[in-house]
Amino acid sequence: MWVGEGLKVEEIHGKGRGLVSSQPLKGGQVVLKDSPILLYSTRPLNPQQQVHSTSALYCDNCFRRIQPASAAIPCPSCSHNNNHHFCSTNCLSVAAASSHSPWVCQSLARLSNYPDLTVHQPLERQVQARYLVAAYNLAIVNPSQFQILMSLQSTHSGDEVASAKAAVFLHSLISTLCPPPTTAQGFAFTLELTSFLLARDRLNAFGLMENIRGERSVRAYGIYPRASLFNHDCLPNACRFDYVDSESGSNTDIIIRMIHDVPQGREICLSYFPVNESYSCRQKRLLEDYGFACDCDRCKVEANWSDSDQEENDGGETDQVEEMDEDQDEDMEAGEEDLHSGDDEAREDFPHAYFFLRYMCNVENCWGTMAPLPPSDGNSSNLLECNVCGNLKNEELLGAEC
Ligand SMILES: C[S@@+](CC[C@H](N)C(=O)[O-])C[C@H]1O[C@@H](n2cnc3c(N)ncnc32)[C@H](O)[C@@H]1O
Repeated sequence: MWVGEGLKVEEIHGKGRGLVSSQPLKGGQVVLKDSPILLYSTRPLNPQQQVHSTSALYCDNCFRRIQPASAAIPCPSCSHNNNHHFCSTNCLSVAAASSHSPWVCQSLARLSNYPDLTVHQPLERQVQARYLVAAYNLAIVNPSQFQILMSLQSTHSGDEVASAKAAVFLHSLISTLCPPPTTAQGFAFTLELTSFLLARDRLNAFGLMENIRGERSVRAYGIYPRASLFNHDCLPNACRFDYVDSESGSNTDIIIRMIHDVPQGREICLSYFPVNESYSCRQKRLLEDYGFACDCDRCKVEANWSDSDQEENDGGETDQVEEMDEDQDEDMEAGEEDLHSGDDEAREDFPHAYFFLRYMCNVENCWGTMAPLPPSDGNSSNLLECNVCGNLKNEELLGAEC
C-alpha cells in the first residue's frame, strides 16, 4: 500500500504495522494527507439533550460550523425532529447519496426516540450508535471502503466485560429498531461484527476538534485508514493538523507533518493525546483505550522518576519546561540527533525538556503540539504552527519568549 510521501509500512516488533521513513524527512514536511472513509457526529441523538443550548451547529456532511445557525438547511426527511442539518444544498444531496442515506435517516430518527438509549445510557453509547449506523451504511453504499475499515487494527482493549455489554446492547437495539437491509453484499449483520466494529472505532478514530471560548470538544470522529497506521509515541516526531472550517473542498482531510528532521529508516509516530499528560495518565489511557503498555524512550525515563517527580508533573509538564535552563536550548538544534543527545545530569533526568520547550504550544491551556510550516525550496521554515489553536511561533524568538 502506498501511504504517503517518504513513508513505507513495516511490521514493528511488538506494535503490529507501523510507518517508517523511506528517506530522510525534514521538519514541517507533509508526509500524509488522508481523507476519511467514515465521519460521524458526537451530538446527542436527541437534540433536546444538547448540553449547551449555545452549542455550535455543524453541517452533517462536511462538519463545517454553520454560521449563522439560521442558514442551516434541515434534512427534509428528519426535519420534524430538527435533527440533521446541512450548510448547502450540495452537502444535502451528497449526504443523501452516501452518509445520510434514507436508511441512516430513518435509523437515527428511530434511535433518537428510544429513551433506553437517549435517556438511560451515557452520551458515549449514543455516539457509538451513530458510528455503527455509519459503519453499516458504509457496507451498503461503499463495500470496498467497508473492507478497508475491516482491515484496520481491532484488538480488544480496556474493560472487556463493559465493551461486550455495550456491543450486546447496541446490536440488539439496531436489530430491533433498524436492521441494515439484507441486500448489502459482503457482510453478515452479527453480534461478532458489531463488537469488532466497535473495537476498530476505539483504536482508530481521530477527533475533529472544536474550540468554543477556550473549551475543547470533539465535533465529529473520523476513520482515516492510512493515518490509522501510525503508532503512538509519547514524544512524537510527527503530528496531525486539520482545517475543518476552511473553505477548501477537502476540509475534512487530515494532514500529518513532521515535527523535526528524521533520518531514513526511523519509525514515524504520533501522540494519541496531548503530550503534556503525566506518565501515569498516559500509561492508563494507552492500556485502557489502546490495549498496550507504552515502552517508549520517554516512558522509560519517567518510569524511574520518584513519586514526587511524578506529582510535580501531573497536570502539565510546562512548569518544568519553564524552569529549564535556557543554555540547553542554545546548545541544541532542531534535528532528532539533538533530541536524544546530551550527557549532563539534567538531560538524563528530563531529556525531553527540550521537546516541550520547542514543540509544545505556549498559549495558556492549549497543550497543542507545534510543527514547522512546510519547507519551501528544500529550506525548513522558522515558523512553527500549533495543531490545536493555530498559534504561530517564530523559532528564532524562542529564547526571548521563554
Ligand atoms: C491506530 S493503530 C496503529 C497501527 C497498528 N499497529 C496496526 O497494525 O494497524 C493502534 C494500535 O497499534 C498498536 N500500537 C500503537 N502504538 C504502539 C506502541 N507504542 N507500542 C505498542 N503497540 C502500539 C496498539 O495495538 C494500538 O491499539
